[in-house]
Amino acid sequence: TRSTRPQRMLKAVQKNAIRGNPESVISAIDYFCKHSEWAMNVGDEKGCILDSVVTEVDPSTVLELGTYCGYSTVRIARLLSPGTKFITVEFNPASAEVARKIIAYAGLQDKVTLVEGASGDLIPQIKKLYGITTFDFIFLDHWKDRYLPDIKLFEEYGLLRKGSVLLADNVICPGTPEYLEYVRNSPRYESRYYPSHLEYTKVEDGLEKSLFLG
Ligand SMILES: O=C(NCCCCc1cc2cnccc2s1)c1cc(-c2ccc(F)cc2)cc(O)c1O
Ligand SMILES: [Mg+2]
Repeated sequence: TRSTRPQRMLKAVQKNAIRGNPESVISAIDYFCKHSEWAMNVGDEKGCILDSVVTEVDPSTVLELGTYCGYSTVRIARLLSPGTKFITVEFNPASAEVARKIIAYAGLQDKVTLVEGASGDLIPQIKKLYGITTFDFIFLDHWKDRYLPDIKLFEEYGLLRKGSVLLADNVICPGTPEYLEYVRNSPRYESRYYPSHLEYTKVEDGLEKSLFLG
């Protein structure tokens, strides 16, 4: 049967990247998406903003919702200090399978715990399952209508601490209006918008960074 886009992306990584070299894996995926097939990775432009926020926070605990093929997972994991706990969650088993291979090709498999499941089911169990108390950094890149209910779950289950940073992809395209309204109007968050573009296009998009104030 016909291969899937994630499988073709994996082939491009295996063909064009150097095993154990995260930068070459990132470049190979960006090249594939610019010259062969668009795919919903955070991309190079928003990826640089992601890099700068991760570097600034230098987190000890990280959660990513929306692994997809592992592009942002590799971008984040390559910047983390040794001993950082990094959990990434993917709903689609086929995507998760490709992501495991791309993360391993980059040599970062020991830095990442990839979990398959839906955020709403997983968030209430994270403390028990993974021995996490709070997350220093959370990257939201999953179902856009889950950003708001899930940030409320983070609050409800005590997964945020004073100073936790949440970074949300796609707040313009496809858009997360209810989430934006919440973090921009809640006295418990300090939010800032980073204008950019939808990955590999000229369409307006951006990232919203929100600092939890406790
Ligand atoms: O849907 C997007 N990402 C989410 C995939 C949902 C899978 C998961 C659900 C789930 C639930 N719980 C835990 C983990 C997970 S992973 C997405 C879409 C576009 C896009 C697509 C077409 C278009 F014309 C313009 C933009 C761009 C993006 O950057 C995206 O991120
Ligand atoms: Mg996205």
